[in-house]
Amino acid sequence: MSRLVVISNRVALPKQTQTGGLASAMNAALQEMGGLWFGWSGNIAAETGKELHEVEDGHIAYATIDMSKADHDDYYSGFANRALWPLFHYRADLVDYRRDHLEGYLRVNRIFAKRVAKLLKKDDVVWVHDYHLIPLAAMLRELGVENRIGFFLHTPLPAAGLLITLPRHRELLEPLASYDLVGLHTQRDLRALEDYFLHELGAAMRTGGRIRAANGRIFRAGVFPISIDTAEAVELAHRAEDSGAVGKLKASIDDRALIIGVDRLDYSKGLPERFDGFARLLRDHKDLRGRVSLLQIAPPSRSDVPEYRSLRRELERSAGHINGQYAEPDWVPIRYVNKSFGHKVLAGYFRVAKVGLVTPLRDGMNLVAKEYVACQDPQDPGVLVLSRFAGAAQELDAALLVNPSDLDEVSEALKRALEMPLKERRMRWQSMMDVLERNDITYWRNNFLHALMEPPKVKPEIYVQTPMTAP
Ligand SMILES: O=P(O)(O)OC[C@H]1O[C@H](O[C@H]2O[C@H](CO)[C@@H](O)[C@H](O)[C@H]2O)[C@H](O)[C@@H](O)[C@@H]1O
Ligand SMILES: O=c1ccn([C@@H]2O[C@H](COP(=O)(O)OP(=O)(O)O)[C@@H](O)[C@H]2O)c(=O)[nH]1
Repeated sequence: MSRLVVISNRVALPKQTQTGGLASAMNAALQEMGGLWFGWSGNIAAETGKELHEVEDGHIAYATIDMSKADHDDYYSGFANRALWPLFHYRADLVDYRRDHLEGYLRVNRIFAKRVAKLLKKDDVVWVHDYHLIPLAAMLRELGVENRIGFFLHTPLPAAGLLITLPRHRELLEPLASYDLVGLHTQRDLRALEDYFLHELGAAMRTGGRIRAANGRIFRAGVFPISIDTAEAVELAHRAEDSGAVGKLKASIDDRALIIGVDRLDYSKGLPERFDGFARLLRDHKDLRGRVSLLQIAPPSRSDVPEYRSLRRELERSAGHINGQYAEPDWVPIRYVNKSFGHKVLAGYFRVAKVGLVTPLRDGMNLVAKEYVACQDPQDPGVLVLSRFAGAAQELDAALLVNPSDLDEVSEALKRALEMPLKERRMRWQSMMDVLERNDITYWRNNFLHALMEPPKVKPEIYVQTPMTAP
């Protein structure tokens, strides 16, 4: 059997608490099957990629490299998180494109390629992840790597009209054709990719069979909605019922209802709007004051990027303002916590909460929405209030779907969730749980890898007609 080699910027090294969906998901995906996971160590050093840190844990081997401060600033905090991240989340207003950031991005990708190429064996199947590493396959091909290489984009992909606003977008996106398979979370993302390739890059699309382009570069793209280790989440939540952390939380909320939100502190997650939506609920329903609290867990993320720092200040102000307006000596409306928790504790918190409030303005998938559902007590499940603009809304359509910018809609959905009869809660929960039991992380991984290894004969293919520019 071939070895799986996963390459991503973020790696969930053993015994580290990770607060990101990619790390959670790939950790779960590799646990059962094993393989090699290559990426950034999370550490800054004098030079990027000088040393290879190798660790083994069970049947997963980890190989990571440190990054220099300058490379980290240009590649990660710069081009990846100040140009691509906002653009891919439809925030063209926040895009801060700089040529030196792009150069740094390409430089780090080249270092990744050189390091990985040396580790690869002939039959390895390579799976590259996310917007940090778009040009990696093209660079590996230049180094003579002929293995099957797949790519998965964990963020949304915006419409072509937005993609073309990025300077040198062709140079960045055309190399996607060097992958054998590109995976996206939703049909909307796939349509955006097809549209961009067909109308901006002059590619042509065919159905059925394998088609070779004149330049020999062919790739396929498909929808593979990522998921969670559903069975493990169920088990964790069940066991957490008697844990100390959950006991403390329960005692502190007494007989009040708890609404929970868990997100990295990121502007894509719609946190200011969420606080305002909750405040609208309190404004419009006096009877709920003192009877419901919002617990918002928001570990800081990407703090080197100015927008993330200003978001933090904004949320501190907003939580303070709302609490000042509505709090009583024995009740605080918003419990705002800026630290991260392990999956065990979160599973218990999700089970205690009557409502899961997941309202990103845009999100590739949002695993928290799926985790909240999986962690519910089947006899007395809570209700998920979910943004229409999270990839998860495509599958979890039995949630109460909202537009996160419509504060009245969010407030009404919260009221409805808090008052929902048991029968309706069970029906909605079961319908979502059926999805999560069918499409769990193992299904997602196998589905993608199967498609990567054995290209289906009847799926649409995109092939690029124009010659590619080397990045
Ligand atoms: O690595 P960081 O910069 O700390 O950020 C954490 C991760 O954030 C993003 O996660 C995405 O992947 C999830 C799983 O597919 C998905 O559910 C979510 O909607 C996305 O936002 C990012 O794409 C990852 O690369 C980061 O590691
Ligand atoms: O304190 C925290 C906050 C979040 N998470 C995990 O981080 C992931 C977040 O993934 P999601 O897809 O919701 O969003 P992302 O952060 O990747 O954009 C989920 O598995 C969460 O359980 C965690 O382990 N501890």
